[in-house]
Amino acid sequence: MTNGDSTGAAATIVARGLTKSYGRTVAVQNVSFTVRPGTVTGFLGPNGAGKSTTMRMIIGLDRPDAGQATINGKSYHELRWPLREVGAMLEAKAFHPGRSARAHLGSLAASNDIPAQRVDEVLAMTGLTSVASRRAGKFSLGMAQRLGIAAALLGDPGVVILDEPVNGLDPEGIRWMRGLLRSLAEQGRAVLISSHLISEVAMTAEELIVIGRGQLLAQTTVAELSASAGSLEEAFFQLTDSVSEYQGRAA
Ligand SMILES: Nc1ncnc2c1ncn2[C@@H]1O[C@H](COP(=O)(O)OP(=O)(O)OP(=O)(O)O)[C@@H](O)[C@H]1O
Repeated sequence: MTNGDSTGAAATIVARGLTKSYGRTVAVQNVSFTVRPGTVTGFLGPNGAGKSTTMRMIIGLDRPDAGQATINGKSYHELRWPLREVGAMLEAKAFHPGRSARAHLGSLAASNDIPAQRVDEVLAMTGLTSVASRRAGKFSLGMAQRLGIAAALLGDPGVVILDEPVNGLDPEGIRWMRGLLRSLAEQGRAVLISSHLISEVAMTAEELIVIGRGQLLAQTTVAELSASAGSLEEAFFQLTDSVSEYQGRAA
């Protein structure tokens, strides 16, 4: 990390009592956790557990009904240059389809006072240099995913939040993503990645936050969780069994 605001204080995400309902659906209920710098933290839960809603509240896309989320001690809306403190990818295809990858990143850089040369750096980091002039709307899901990551890293942020980052990637892409996540943490960043697959998260994360039906079930480590049952998968199922949205019925 080279720039400004996040280098002095350790970059962290802190959620305190986050709560959000949509109509009668309680999506997130009184969820508190901390994501520390220098770690990859896996945010795990079955479908519909509230992972995306929590992430949206952290980056100011949804307003909590109660509670608060802060990034480096401030709410998202208080950050002077948000992209330079927190990079997020919540939806892979969050760009104008008619624009090239370079133009998309260039306009994000310009509006966040980020030097234009950083665009080429993130294009190279994400392996998109050779397709940078192509219209992003023609990108495959894997390429769109890489463009989303490039945008998230544009401001060299101390905090990185990625919703289902390996979704849609081929095996080579998955391996690349694992390496990238590890190197981001090694550089001292706080990295939060969501998934509903414990096996995937265990490949990169050491810390785990587990939620189900909107409630925090555990903040633990991969090592602790796997020690609590015969296998990591078994431990995860035991934690989430009572809160899975779709439970198979025994015949
Ligand atoms: N905009 C919305 N309007 C109404 N209900 C919503 C909205 N967003 C989420 N929900 C509901 O809130 C609950 C939590 O959804 P959320 O998308 O946060 O879960 P998730 O853990 O990210 O799930 P998945 O792994 O399936 O993406 C679900 O019951 C969902 O249907």
